[in-house]
Amino acid sequence: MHSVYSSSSAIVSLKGTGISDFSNPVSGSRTWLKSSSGSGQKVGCFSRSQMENMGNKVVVGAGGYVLEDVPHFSDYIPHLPTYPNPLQDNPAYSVVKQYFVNVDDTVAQKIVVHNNSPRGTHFRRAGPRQRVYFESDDVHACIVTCGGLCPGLNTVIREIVCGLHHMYGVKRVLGIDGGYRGFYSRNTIPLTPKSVNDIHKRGGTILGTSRGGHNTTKIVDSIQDRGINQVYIIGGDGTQKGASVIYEEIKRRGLKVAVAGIPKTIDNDIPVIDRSFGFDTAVEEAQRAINAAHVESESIENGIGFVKLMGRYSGFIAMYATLASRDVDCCLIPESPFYLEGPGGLFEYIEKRLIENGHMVIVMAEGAGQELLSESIHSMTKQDASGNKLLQDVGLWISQKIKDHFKEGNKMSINLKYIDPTYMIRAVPSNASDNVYCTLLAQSAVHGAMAGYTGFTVGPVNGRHSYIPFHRIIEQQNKVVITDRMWARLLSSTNQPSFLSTKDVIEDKAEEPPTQLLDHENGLEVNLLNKKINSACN
Ligand SMILES: Nc1ncnc2c1ncn2[C@@H]1O[C@H](COP(=O)(O)OP(=O)(O)O)[C@@H](O)[C@H]1O
Ligand SMILES: O=P(O)(O)OC[C@H]1O[C@](O)(COP(=O)(O)O)[C@@H](O)[C@@H]1O
Ligand SMILES: [Mg+2]
Repeated sequence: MHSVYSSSSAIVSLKGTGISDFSNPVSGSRTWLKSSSGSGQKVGCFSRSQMENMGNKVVVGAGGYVLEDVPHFSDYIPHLPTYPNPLQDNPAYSVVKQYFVNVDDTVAQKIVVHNNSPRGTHFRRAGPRQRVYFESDDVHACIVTCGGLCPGLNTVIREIVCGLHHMYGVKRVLGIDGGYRGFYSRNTIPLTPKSVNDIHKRGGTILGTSRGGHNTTKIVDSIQDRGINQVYIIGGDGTQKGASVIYEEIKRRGLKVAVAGIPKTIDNDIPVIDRSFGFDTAVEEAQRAINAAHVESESIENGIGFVKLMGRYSGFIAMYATLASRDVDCCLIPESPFYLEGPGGLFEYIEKRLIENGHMVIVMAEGAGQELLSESIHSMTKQDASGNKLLQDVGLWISQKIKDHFKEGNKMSINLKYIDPTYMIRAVPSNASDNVYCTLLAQSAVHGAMAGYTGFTVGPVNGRHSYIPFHRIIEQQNKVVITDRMWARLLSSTNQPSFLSTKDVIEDKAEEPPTQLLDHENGLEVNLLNKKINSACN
C-alpha cells in the first residue's frame, strides 16, 4: 500500500482501498506520491517538485489501484473548522438508510475487467459528507453560465439554488450575468428558490452567456471583493479550462473559496463522464428535423433530405440521432473522413441509394468534411471570441456539390432539401431525463463544495456521480471512435460505405482515444496515466 503525504510530512494513512479522505484538515499546501516505505517498493518516481508542477493529486493503492483525487481546502488552508452536515436534521432525508457517502468510496473508471487487470483509475464518489466546511449563514455562492447554449442550463441553475437552500439552509446565491465577463462588467442577479421556481421549463439560460472575456485577475478580484466563497461554473471544455485557472488563482491567494464545475456540452465532447446534460434532449429534438427530411424526400422523385446537426469536433449527436431514427441512409461526422467523387465515394453511394429506393436522408455533423471545404476554397482559419475554430457551413457546400454533380451531363434529376435545425435544437428546454440528470449534477456539486472540495468537475462515471479533477476534463476531447462497435452498428443501420481502407482501420485502432457512451475495453485511462508518470520520470 502506498501513502499520501502533505508537505508538512503528516502521513494520512490509507485504509482498505488505499485511499484517504481529506475531511480532516491536514496542514501543508500539497499532496504528492511517495515511495512506500513499509514495503520498500518504489511507487511512482515523482520528486516533490515534479508533482507540484503537475499539480495533480494522485493516490496509488494495491493491485494497480489509482485514485485521481480532487483538491480540498485542507490541502492549502490548515486548521479549518468543520461542522455537522445539516442534512442529518432534514426530515426529507430521514428515510435515507445511509445519510452520507463513505469517505473511502471511489468510483472505477474502467468496469470491464479481466482476471489479471489492474484495478485502474478511480474518482472520488460524489455526495454528502458527514462534516461540512461552511456554516449555512456564511455561504455566499454564485453561479455563472458560459459558452454555447445547451438544454438544461436553467435546470442546473435552479437545482443549485434549491439544493443550497433546501439541503444546507443557504440563503445568499448570486447569478453572474452574461458569462465570465459578467464577474467584472455587469451587476449580479440575486437568486432564490422562488425566483428560479419555473425556469427549468424554459430553454437558454436566465443568466445569459458569452464566449471570450476570461480575465483571471479581474474575475478572482470580483469574487474576493464580493465575499463569494462558492463558485459554480456551468460550461463546456473552454469554460472548465477557465474554471481551472480561477481555482489556481484562488489557491494561490489562499482563499477559502470552492470552485465547482458542472460540465455542459450539447456535443458530448467532454471526456471521462458518461454523457453530458442536454445531449439526450438534442438527440430527441433532432428526430423532428430528420422526420421532416424523410417526409420531404419521400414525397418527391429522387428526393434527398439533408440535415445538419451540431458537433464541432465530435459527431455524437449525429450518430445517436441517426441510430434512433432508422430513416437515415448516411451519417457524416468529423471523426470519419469521407470523400465525394469516385468509387466508394459519397456521390456513388447517393446514386446507388436513389436508384434502389427513390429517396434518401443524409445527416451531417457541422464539423464533418471541413477539410474538403478548406481544400476547395482555401478558407481562412477564423476563430470565435473563445478561440474556437469558426466552421464553414459544409452542409450547404456539400448540398450544392451534390446538386452540381447530378446536374452535370444530366446524370439524374434530384430534389435536395437542406434543413439546418441547429439553433432550434439547442434552444429547447431539457427533456424529462435530462432534468433529472441536471438535478443530480447540481446536487453533487453542492455537496462537494459544502464538504470543502474545490477545483473539481462533477459527472457520472459508469453511472455513479463523481468528483473529477479539472485536468482530466480539459486535457482531451471525447470523440466517436470509428473502430468501436457503436459506429459499426451505425454503418450497418444505414448501409453507407465506411469510407475507410483496412490500413486506416489498423492505424486508427493503434491510437484509439478513450471514449464514453461506449465500452472501455483496453484500459486506456491507466495507460494515459502511466505515460504521464513515465514522461515525468524521464
Ligand atoms: N484556455 C482557456 N483559458 C481560460 N478561459 C477559457 C479558455 N478557453 C475558453 N475559455 C473561456 O471559457 C468561456 C467559454 O468557452 P467556450 O469555448 O466559448 O465555450 P465552452 O465552455 O462551451 O466550450 C469563455 O468565456 C472563454 O473565454
Ligand atoms: O454559434 P455559436 O454560439 O458559437 O455556437 C456554435 C457552437 O456551439 C456548439 O453547439 C457547442 O459548442 P460549445 O460547447 O463550445 O459551446 C458547437 O457545436 C457549435 O459549433
Ligand atoms: Mg467547447
